[in-house]
Amino acid sequence: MTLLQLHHVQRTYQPNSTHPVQALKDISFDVQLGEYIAIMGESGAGKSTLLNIIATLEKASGGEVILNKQNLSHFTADEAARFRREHLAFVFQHFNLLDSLSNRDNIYLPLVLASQPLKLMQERIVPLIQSLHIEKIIDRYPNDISGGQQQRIAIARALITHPNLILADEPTGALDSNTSQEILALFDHINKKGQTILMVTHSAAAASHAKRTIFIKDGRIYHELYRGNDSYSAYQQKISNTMMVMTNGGE
Ligand SMILES: Nc1ncnc2c1ncn2[C@@H]1O[C@H](COP(=O)(O)OP(=O)(O)OP(=O)(O)O)[C@@H](O)[C@H]1O
Repeated sequence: MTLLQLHHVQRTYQPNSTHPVQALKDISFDVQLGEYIAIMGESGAGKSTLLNIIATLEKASGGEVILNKQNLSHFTADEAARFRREHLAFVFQHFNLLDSLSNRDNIYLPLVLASQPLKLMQERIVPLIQSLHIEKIIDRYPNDISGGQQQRIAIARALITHPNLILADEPTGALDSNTSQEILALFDHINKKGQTILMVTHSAAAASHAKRTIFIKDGRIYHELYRGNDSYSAYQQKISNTMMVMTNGGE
């Protein structure tokens, strides 16, 4: 089943100025339910712009984005905020946890903001505590735990809403390589259980965990790679090679 469709998406910043910036020129792709996709590209290629449009934080200047059968271009700001709360979840490079709340309350927060009952939060957190191995830190505070542990809490906060789609922006960017591997293994695990994930990353090692990598260059799709039956390391090498050719101006 198709979860997300992008048809000829364009985004131009400062369209009426003498120097409009065409951040996205023509992007089309579909995301099936249960897919795990990495978006890669050089700095300035348009990755954040693309993520922000899918996240309903920005509107496309042209084309269509259809998520869960709803056309995001037609939303008012209030409708977009509601849609975000109900359908999307975010995992960021710098975790974005609230230091004044316990880890447990950070995880509850999206359901608190959606006015859900405490009973539902208590029910939903139980399997997350177990599968994310956060038993020992659940009643501590973000400042008292490591970066990898903070990212586990942030992943639990994303999962507790049962989102249609997790949007991850460089989720291992602030972590050392061992901790990154642990977090990537967690993403593998939640994807195997059916969670759809779209992740922007500069890291070929991170992208090698996704089933498909979409490469963006100058606001257009440059190439796509599927992992298929490749090992993580063989696929990582293919991703690095594609990045190298793309960066060196290959067509
Ligand atoms: N608000 C804005 N106003 C004007 N130009 C912008 C704005 N946001 C982004 N751009 C421009 O749009 C282009 C794409 O930027 P974007 O941030 O999407 O790239 P990126 O691939 O995410 O880069 P990075 O990897 O460095 O985060 C760049 O040329 C950038 O300078």
